Amino acid sequence: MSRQQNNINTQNNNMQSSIHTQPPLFKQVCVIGLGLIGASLAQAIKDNVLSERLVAVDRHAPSIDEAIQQGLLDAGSAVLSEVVLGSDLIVIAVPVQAVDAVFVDIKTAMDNRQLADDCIITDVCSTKVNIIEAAKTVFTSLPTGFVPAHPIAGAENSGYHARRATLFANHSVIICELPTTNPSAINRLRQLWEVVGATVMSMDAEHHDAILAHTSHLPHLLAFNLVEQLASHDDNLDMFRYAAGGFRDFSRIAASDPKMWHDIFFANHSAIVSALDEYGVYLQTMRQLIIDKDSTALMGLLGRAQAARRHFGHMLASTPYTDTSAMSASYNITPSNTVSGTITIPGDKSISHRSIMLGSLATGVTKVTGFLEGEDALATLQAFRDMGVTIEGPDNGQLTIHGVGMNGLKPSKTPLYMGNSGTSMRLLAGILAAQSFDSVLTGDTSLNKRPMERVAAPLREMGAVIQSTGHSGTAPLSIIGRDTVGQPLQGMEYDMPVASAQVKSCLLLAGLWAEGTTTVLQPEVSRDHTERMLSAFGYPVTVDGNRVSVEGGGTLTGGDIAVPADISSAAFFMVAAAISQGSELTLTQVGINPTRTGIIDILKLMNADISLSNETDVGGEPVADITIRSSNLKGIEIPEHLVPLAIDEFPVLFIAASCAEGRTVLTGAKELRVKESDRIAVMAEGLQTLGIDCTVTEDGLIIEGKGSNVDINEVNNSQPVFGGGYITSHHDHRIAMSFAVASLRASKQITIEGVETVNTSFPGFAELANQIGMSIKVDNGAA
Ligand SMILES: O=C(O)C1=C[C@@H](OP(=O)(O)O)[C@@H](O)[C@H](O)C1
Ligand SMILES: C=C(OP(=O)(O)O)C(=O)O
Repeated sequence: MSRQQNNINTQNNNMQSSIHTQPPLFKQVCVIGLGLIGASLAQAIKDNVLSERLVAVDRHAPSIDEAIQQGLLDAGSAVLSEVVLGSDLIVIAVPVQAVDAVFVDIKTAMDNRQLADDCIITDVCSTKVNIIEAAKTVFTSLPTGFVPAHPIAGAENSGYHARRATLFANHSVIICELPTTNPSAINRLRQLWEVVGATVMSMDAEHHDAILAHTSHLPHLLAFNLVEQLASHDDNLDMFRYAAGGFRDFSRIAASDPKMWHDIFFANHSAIVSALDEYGVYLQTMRQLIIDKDSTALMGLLGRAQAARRHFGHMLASTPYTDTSAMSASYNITPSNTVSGTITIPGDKSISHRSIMLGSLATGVTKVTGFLEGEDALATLQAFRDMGVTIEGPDNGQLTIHGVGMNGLKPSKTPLYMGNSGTSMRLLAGILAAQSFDSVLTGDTSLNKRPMERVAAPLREMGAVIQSTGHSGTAPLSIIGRDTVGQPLQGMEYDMPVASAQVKSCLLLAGLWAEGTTTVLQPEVSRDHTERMLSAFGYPVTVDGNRVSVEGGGTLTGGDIAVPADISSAAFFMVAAAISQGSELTLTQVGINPTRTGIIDILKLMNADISLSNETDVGGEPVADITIRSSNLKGIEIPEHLVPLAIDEFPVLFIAASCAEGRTVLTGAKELRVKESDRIAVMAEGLQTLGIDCTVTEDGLIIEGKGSNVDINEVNNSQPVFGGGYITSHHDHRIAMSFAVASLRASKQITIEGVETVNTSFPGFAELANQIGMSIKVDNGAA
């Protein structure tokens, strides 16, 4: 053992402690096993200066030698007792079935005093129950520093050379908190994992093993099995030679370490066998569907699986339905002067949401065209799929919804994830409050901060049992089903404190199942798509000025819905044409429902040149082509009754106001503070960055316009009103798009950060903007 003797204390640790003001978390960390996980953790500890000394134990002497030579380790050995003393953290990173022997070595090397003396013993194994059992057998009583853990990270490459300090970044580490463990040991270990980039969560050992059996052990087993199956064919060479990408993807993990997986399969045998049995049942079902040529059922199964795969990915990441690699996307915009052309804007978001909801609850089939394939509407779509509704598409804006009737929804197996979408969450709260089953509604970080008591409180008055379980009247929403409550909702008359179409729609939708009449009184008119679509589906709605009522107990009949272009999305291009020199833009077949046309009214009051043509009615909603040309805008006091009719358009109206001559004053718009961001504060911040003088008030904004009264179309008179700069959108889609429009009157480049949420309402915005003459470069910020 002379080599190991030599290895002890042979290397000075080149610590970079000068860059850290805090002392390292540990005095000495001892990593047992320099495989991929052990070596990666050692490297991460070294790189992050988390320990004064780092030692390791591994039977493979060359790895120890190399690690010492490379300065990773201060010492190492094949014999644990030669290096472990003095460690305040021992990390066991050996195959599961070797852990017992390591426990014995630790017990032999360290006396009880050393073990009790602040030493944390942890592991990185993929099974937990057997590790805890092994520890109980070896140590008479479990050491207080024993913290079983499992970093859910790995790669098919194994061994010391495959190590990466970043292996754990953005991965989860599960810690099993035992009643015997000292809380400070848990905290210190948690800190270590967080510093190396992991997210730590607690779980009990049995639950951990059952979950991992399904999510990790079963897939590995299947991958090994499929490769074995193909390899045993006589024509296996051809099989592998012509193997398609699917085989490559599926079998990737079969390149993992066989010894490790052998141990795991035995260590977690009962959970794995039950996961495998369940898998067998599903496999048989699919086999039978193919034998029976049951196309509908097979499509249903494949569609559900495809959607669930996407959904769970986002749900786990708690992000909107954007590609998560694009989470730090930005726009780099070069100023341009003019826009022109004839374009089609994507479908209306509000109507798209409602088409899914009412189509699902109707009897018969509903065919939708022009559906907005933006993340918000897709969140609604996914929620109804989760509740058992078969929805084909979206395919180029087309959907076929196989309605399940008023009482046909089924409980979702998981919380319903609403992403970034307030409309989805609030309207669904009304529908779910009336269902027989319990539900949970959750959303992304932004949505989980928005007020939900505005719907929960009136729903409670109708007899709903609903709780906003977030910090302050916010989501997640927990809803108890009527089967448990024992009686249906009761109709009521509700005097709404805010003019919110979401609150109104939530209550009217709940009212469809309530006993008696549900009446909502709105302080101002708000968008009436719910009322219109209910009528189109044959459900009587009584509208008397600002009073809207439904009787419970009716039914909906499916039909065709043509979703018009979204006037809220069109607004960006309307302002773009209005503020820029020599512009003329036509936006085709935009919805001009009078409860949405506040943007047209306000721009006209500001002297904009807007005309409508080809006015028709599509499925109960009026539409028209909108043409807008550049004009000299002037500042105005925005009439308060127009606020709910242009509620989503104010961010871009603030851009118009900045280009107008004179002051624009907005009041009565407190609601803007509780959208995807505080749109008053965030817009003011951005405007000030770009050199606009504006004053934030409690319920609005005062903007000093920088336009002049000289014809905008005269050369030299289309002066820039904005400077350039760096804008943060606070991940609010409408803020991002509004500042993009500002580039038409900017003197320098504008960079807008956090634009990935544009996909919630306006997929393809940048491409369309570039098509009409703007110059937006999208940086997806993918790592
Ligand atoms: O009902 C709807 O589809 C919507 C209503 C509005 O919200 P409020 O009801 O909160 O005003 C609007 O801001 C939102 O984008 C869509
Ligand atoms: C406020 C908006 O949507 P929601 O409330 O559905 O998130 C919006 O699209 O501007």
